[in-house]
Amino acid sequence: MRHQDELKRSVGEAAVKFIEDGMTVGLGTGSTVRFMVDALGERVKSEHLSIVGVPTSERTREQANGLGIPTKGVDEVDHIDLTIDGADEINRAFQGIKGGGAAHLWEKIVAINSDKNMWIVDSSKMVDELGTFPLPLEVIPYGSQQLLKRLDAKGYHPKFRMNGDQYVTTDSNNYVIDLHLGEIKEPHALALELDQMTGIVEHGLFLDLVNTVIVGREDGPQTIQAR
Ligand SMILES: O=C(CO)[C@H](O)[C@H](O)COP(=O)(O)O
Repeated sequence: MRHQDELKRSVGEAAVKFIEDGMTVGLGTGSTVRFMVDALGERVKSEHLSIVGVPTSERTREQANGLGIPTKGVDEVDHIDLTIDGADEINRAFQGIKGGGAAHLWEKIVAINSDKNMWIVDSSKMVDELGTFPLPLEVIPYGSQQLLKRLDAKGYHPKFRMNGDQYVTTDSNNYVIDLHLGEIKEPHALALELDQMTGIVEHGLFLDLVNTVIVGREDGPQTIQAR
């Protein structure tokens, strides 16, 4: 296993220790979360844990169900105790960029409906300033070429996310535009601006949402209380 994958596995295994019998747990998306869901599947099997998972993507739902973890949609539960998700970048104020896996719309819906949010990352995701990682936008296909032009005019260096010559589509059948910003000096101001642009369903800035971050480091997982 690659070294970075070892770190991802270590934080995935550390995170499932926070899950208690009877909980409703939001299950994020991505390669780090994959390790967490594997470890959760082990616990469900060996400890007969009674939990319900709320997946943030079809990929995660399929993995969880394959491991015997029961799942429900976000509208089928009355609350979510804890959501465990990955992130693409986290700055010193614990603001994050998500959406590298094109799942940030469902991830944000699950996150804002959760009592607590935990992010699990390898140490490469911890940054001084957000923006080196391209900022994902989930956009409605109708009018998206015009939206791209408007974003370009603002100097945001937008690019459709492609898979060969096909547009990448989300679980809600939308497109993804990535903004190549280089740096994001004022995340809240940018979030507000993007929230107000017609055609953008959701952006990947996750601000003031996370409570706990587990960082995979050489000497073991480090758990940080963000707020
Ligand atoms: O936001 C996400 C998916 O939309 C992921 O959580 C994020 O991209 C991190 O993924 P990985 O653990 O594979 O690095």
